Amino acid sequence: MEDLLRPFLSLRELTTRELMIHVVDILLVTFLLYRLLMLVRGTRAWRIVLGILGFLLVLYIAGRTGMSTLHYVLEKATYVGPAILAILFLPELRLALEGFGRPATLLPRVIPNQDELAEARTVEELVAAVAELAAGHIGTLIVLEKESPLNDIAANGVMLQAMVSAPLLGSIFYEGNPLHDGAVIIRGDMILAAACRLPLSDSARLDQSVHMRHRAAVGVTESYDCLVVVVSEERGTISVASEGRLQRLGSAAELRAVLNRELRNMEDEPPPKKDREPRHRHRRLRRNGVEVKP
Ligand SMILES: Nc1ncnc2c1ncn2[C@@H]1O[C@H](COP(=O)(O)OP(=O)(O)OP(=O)(O)O)[C@@H](O)[C@H]1O
Repeated sequence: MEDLLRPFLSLRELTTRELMIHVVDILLVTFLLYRLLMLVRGTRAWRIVLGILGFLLVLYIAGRTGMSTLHYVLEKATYVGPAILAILFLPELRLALEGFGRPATLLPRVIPNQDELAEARTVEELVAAVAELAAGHIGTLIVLEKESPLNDIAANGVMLQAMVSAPLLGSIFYEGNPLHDGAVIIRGDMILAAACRLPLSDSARLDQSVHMRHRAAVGVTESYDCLVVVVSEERGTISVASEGRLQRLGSAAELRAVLNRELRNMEDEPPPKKDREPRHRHRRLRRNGVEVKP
């Protein structure tokens, strides 16, 4: 018991200044770990983190139980570990370093800066485009990049690097456009690429009536941290996919709320009642856990 309490008892011997330094030290490490976890949450990197924890656990058990061969091999593997991790986490490391280069992104927002104004404009352009595409029953698939870069997916389509705008999105998905087949990838306020092929979901939770476009929307969110907006060609409905789940929205106003929440961490006013679908309908569609028919 005394052993357990010793570190705490030794705190009494510290001066106020030393104590403050320890507190700041702990807060900074906590903050860095939090940022790191937020960065990898919902991405493939999350699985790598779990893999590392599993590896460390086996290494520890091998050491404690005297399994010397296993312990020797695992210990040698730890020497090359940092290099392997740097390669595996390259995209996430780049994002983290970019974040540190822009300290404003780490602090709470008070006054909207240029980035926030651009985000707000992008949301409005997206909402306007999707509303129009849905009204015209034009099949649409828009992937909005979040924490994990979608370079490999963008690479299988046609690179555009154009500012997001409602007319441009409308013309991409217009049936006569050679780029209308496939998905558009959006990074920040740029349309990175169009006509991209997405991985299809084979989730058993999806209803049989969920077709390829919506399966592709769900599929990409199973492997990457992103948000997908889909318009059904057949029904003209708007849905969003996130973290392997599909949710049908009642209106473009609901889409605005979702985009503001997911991309800008902003809670919108709930849409006016007339814009919402009757509750019983949502309940029916959401049976068996979210999987809403698109
Ligand atoms: N893996 C994929 N990646 C990207 N886009 C895809 C993928 N699979 C299908 N699509 C897009 O979906 C279109 C066809 O989808 P689908 O067969 O579901 O049509 P639909 O029945 O009209 O669907 P919906 O009514 O849901 O729009 C394709 O033309 C293509 O643009």
